Amino acid sequence: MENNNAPTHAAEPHQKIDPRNFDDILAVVASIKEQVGEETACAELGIICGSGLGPIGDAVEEATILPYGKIPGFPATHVVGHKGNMIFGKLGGKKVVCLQGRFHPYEHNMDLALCTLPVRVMHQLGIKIMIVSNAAGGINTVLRHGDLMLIKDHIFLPALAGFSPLVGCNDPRFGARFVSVHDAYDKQLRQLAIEVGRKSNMTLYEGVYVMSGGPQYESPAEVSLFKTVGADALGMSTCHEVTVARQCGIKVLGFSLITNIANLDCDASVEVSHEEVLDIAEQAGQRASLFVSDIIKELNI
Ligand SMILES: O=P(O)(O)O[C@@H]1C[C@H](O)[C@@H](CO)O1
Ligand code: HPA
Repeated sequence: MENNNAPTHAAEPHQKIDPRNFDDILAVVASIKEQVGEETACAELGIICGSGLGPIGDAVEEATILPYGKIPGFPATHVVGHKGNMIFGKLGGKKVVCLQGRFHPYEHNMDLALCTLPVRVMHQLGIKIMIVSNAAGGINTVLRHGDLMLIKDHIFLPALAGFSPLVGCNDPRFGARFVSVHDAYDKQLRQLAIEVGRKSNMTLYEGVYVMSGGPQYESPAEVSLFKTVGADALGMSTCHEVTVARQCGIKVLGFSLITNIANLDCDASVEVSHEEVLDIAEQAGQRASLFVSDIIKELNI
């Protein structure tokens, strides 16, 4: 999709931004360019680090860091493990913009347009490919703590109940009103990830990610429901970002880092906690981040 919308004015730091307003997005982009410089701000690859892939942000070379607090319209991130920085620089020879921290719908009253503002901003910064990651509970019994699952498709549960970032009037400059997500997770990018995984002895599962609204973890009966409908791992993010990326033509590669095993038995005393999620994410995140960096080196953008 062509991206030739030249921003006219920069938003003021505390200006109110409407994430559904295309001109407001351009004003946010102009503010970012004003702060870090036009050349630095332009990127070909966007990365959203979920819990676990934060080390990727730390590996960015020639990094320029812009805290979310300085970006008009960006709310604060409240979830531990999400630093709240937009990082510009180079990774694997590519110009990247990396989001160390995401906006979860449960933090922002299910305002999915607000939570996907960074994706629309990254699109205007020029990205063609987006890599997304999340921490997730494993449903498929082959999955173990610390495993990496390549996302091949998703079940965007909130959207099925009307909570989609695309709800509301649509400015055609964002993309089509009706968006096809049959190929949300790009097949060629998935094949590349599998090849790189083979070369680096990284066990990589391919599966379906289901997003629930959160922030409560799922009951055993809910896990059982998700298993029945074909989900392999479950979490509380990602699908809204991927949906908006597809609307504006960005190709997506997605990973779930399995931080816990979702419990199907209400008589078993298995308690999941965000501390456990962060603990496993920290243990496995470094290796997962190195693997994703290896994929980036091989990307043809
Ligand atoms: O941003 P992600 O999806 O990695 O964060 C996961 C989902 C919840 O926000 C939280 C639960 O522990 O971690
Ligand atoms: N459920 C929802 N979100 C999660 C989980 C989970 O089991 N693990 C990490 N994020």
